[in-house]
Amino acid sequence: MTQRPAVLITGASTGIGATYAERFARRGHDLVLVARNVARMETLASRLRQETGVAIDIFQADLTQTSDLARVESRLRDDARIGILVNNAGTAIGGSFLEQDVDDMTRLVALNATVLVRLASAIAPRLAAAGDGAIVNISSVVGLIPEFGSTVYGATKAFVLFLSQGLAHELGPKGVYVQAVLPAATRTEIWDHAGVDVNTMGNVMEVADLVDAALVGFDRREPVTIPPLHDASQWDALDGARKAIIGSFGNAQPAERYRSPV
Ligand SMILES: NC(=O)C1=CN([C@@H]2O[C@H](COP(=O)(O)OP(=O)(O)OC[C@H]3O[C@@H](n4cnc5c(N)ncnc54)[C@H](OP(=O)(O)O)[C@@H]3O)[C@@H](O)[C@H]2O)C=CC1
Ligand SMILES: CC(=O)[C@H](N)C(=O)O
Repeated sequence: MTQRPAVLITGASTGIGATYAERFARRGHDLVLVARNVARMETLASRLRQETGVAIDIFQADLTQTSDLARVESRLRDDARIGILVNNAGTAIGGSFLEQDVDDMTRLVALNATVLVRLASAIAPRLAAAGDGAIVNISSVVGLIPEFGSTVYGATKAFVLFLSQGLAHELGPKGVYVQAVLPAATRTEIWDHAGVDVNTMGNVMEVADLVDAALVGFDRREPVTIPPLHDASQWDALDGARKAIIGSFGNAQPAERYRSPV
């Protein structure tokens, strides 16, 4: 039997990351769980070890700390058993742009965007050389909705979508599958961090449903998986319109409408 690759999951102590851990363990993959809260990861790991028999390493790291992040990058570079990276760790902050503290925004961008780049960069050369493996990046439909009023969070998620599409373009031909997952509101603790009582919201997806759907997209090797979007042709139309505009940018002269003031 082919040995299944180990999966490194960031933000695996709770929520979407913990559910990915459960699902990959049940599929027979060994795991490396990364987050700050060791007690939670230990509880999850001991249950999953017992129920599934897979090997699970706990890797305590605050991904906003350079030295911790560097240790995770080294693990991804050096541990040839890891063939799948789930770039899931992320958070949200409450308030409007005018209310948010710029240092909080900076930390948000670091965790939700920069960390994903660094971890993908750590594992990608090894996967490309092997001609195999996968990188799953958790974005959000908020990255498509500037009108949502969650500007910096949404910008990080738009970044993650672009990053994933770009990486799929670059790494796909080398045998590396890259998936962007765009959940909408899902019942996890992130809403507490955003200062929102999730119980007051409608249309909230349960985390198990979200991850199971995301894994259907993963198994189909979809580049972009949007579990809450029922009419897939809407995404195809949006992405198709984006692709259609590309050929219209190559002009040395500004457009006629900008050639006279006002
Ligand atoms: N829930 C939702 O409605 C949606 C969520 N998403 C995205 O899904 C991803 C997972 O979120 P979700 O499960 O909802 O959120 P949770 O708040 O439930 O979980 C976040 C996870 O990230 C970890 N984490 C947070 N900060 C750090 C840090 N500095 N270093 C390391 N790990 C950290 C947390 O662990 P610990 O505290 O132990 O470090 C936890 O395991 C995020 O990227 C989020 O943006 C996207 C769309 C919708
Ligand atoms: C806090 C949020 O906005 C949520 N995680 C989302 O991405 O929908």
